[in-house]
Amino acid sequence: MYLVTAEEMRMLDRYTITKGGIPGIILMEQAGKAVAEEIMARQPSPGRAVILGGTGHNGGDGWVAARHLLYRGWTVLLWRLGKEEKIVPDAKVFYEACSRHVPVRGCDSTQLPELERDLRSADVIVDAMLGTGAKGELRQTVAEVVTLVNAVDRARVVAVDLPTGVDADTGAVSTMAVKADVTVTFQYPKWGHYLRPGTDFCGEVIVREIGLTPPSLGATPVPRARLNDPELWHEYCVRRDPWAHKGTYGHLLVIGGARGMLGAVAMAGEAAYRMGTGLVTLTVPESERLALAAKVTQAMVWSWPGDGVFAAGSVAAFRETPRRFSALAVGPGLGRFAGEEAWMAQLLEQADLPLVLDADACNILADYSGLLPLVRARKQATIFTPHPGEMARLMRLPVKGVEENRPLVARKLAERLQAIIVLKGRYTLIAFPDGRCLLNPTGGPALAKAGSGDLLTGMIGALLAQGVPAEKAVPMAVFVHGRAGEMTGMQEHSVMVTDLCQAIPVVIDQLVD
Ligand SMILES: NC(=O)C1=CN([C@@H]2O[C@H](COP(=O)(O)OP(=O)(O)OC[C@H]3O[C@@H](n4cnc5c(N)ncnc54)[C@H](OP(=O)(O)O)[C@@H]3O)[C@@H](O)[C@H]2O)[C@H](O)CC1
Ligand SMILES: [K+]
Repeated sequence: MYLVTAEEMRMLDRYTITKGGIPGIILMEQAGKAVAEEIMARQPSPGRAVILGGTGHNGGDGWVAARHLLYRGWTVLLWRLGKEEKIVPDAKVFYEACSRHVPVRGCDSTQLPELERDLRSADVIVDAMLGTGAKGELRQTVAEVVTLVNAVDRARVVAVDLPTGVDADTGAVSTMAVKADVTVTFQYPKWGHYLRPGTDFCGEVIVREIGLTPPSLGATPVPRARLNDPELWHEYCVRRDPWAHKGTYGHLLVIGGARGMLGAVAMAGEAAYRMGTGLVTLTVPESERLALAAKVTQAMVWSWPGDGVFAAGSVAAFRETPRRFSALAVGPGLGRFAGEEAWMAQLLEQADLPLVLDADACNILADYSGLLPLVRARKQATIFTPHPGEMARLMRLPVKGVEENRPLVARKLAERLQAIIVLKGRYTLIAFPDGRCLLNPTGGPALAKAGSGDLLTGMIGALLAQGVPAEKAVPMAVFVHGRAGEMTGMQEHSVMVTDLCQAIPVVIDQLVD
């Protein structure tokens, strides 16, 4: 499913009307009817609904919803924000249809006490004040009405398309926003439904089709972003070949594990096996070899010179003792060490394999800009998996600057490095060098624990090692990782990363045909 900006939505709407031959009023009817249906699905017996309608098309959807509720026996109390003469033509049709049965009151500051009484008596409040056409800070009356709506406890608040006050593209809330229980949006979700703080105001987001011409039938623009959906990579969720042997499913090399951080490589290795890799080798500094060998059972251990951390030049082992790997993951518990710049440069030049860079591998690249051309020059896929702090270092921005502009910064870095960027977070973003972007809907608070990133690194590496192309491997691993987090359900407080690892097979089993 596409994820769109307000402008993309407007253009697809335009395309449907002008080239697809569907009058806008039909789209509005579908949108408003969907809102009414969602309300009635949650409250089947007729109740009392307050409809707050603006003068734009969002308001139009609200008047349509009001009409359908009215026909089904609901008591509807209609309030208009803005002057009647400003109502847009399509919305005017439904506004007038409603006014034939029920009076519509115009809301100005003098009427707020009366509106407040209506709101307090309502079962449902429909916020159809502003949608994708909102610009800048809320004007005073709208802001006052938002405050009143948010003070009501009893009613279910249903936002039409977006809660008033939430920016469709950035999720920004400039002054305040309606706190909705449900948001019914149309055709495609908007970025603002998934970006903070807007996402916290949406409640449950329901996406309803309204009959826009799809890009597959020529509608333009083709949105650049999508939700990460299994249909994008499902062809790689297949049963294993009965004649397979351990060499059939690739060999992943994981490099990391400085003293005190062996758990990170061990977890990445375990996750890689859980994701189906045939062989996993873990490489740690020589001083840590025995400790790691005692800790892991399945993975092979290979050590490079180093006491506590890798020694400068230790990466030479990679060329001097060639082994056949099919993918490389660098970073889990890697730490920082003397000679790291040259070490990383050598690795980037020599590792002609799909490569995942996580944790301190990202930090090393952030600190030595001279390494970046080596990343760009790579022939095989490069994947960075930064959390917002690592992303901030890579982009030389404060963390706030990253978090407030997640899609923008992820895309910029992907383009700059010609790499796939996995910007971790509640909704992890995957940005590709060509500007495409995926937002991952799975996940949850269980993943907010040390080790969860190591798991993801191992999972991505695992699929790369099996020969899954990077543009499929990354979204598949991110999705499965998130779903594994969801599967721990009510144990989100106490879940251990090993539990997440154990949930991987269950998730895979559900995905495999
Ligand atoms: N496929 C579609 O896109 C469909 C969308 N529908 C619905 O339409 C809205 C978008 O409608 P639009 O008319 O473009 O915009 P809005 O209704 O969201 O907002 C415009 C009105 O809001 C006023 N406004 C703007 N900014 C503010 C503000 N900061 N404070 C107060 N008021 C504001 C603006 O006033 P002006 O004086 O500037 O004109 C307008 O009155 C979309 O979200 C969907 O719900 C269709 O119905 C179905 C197809
Ligand atoms: K709205």
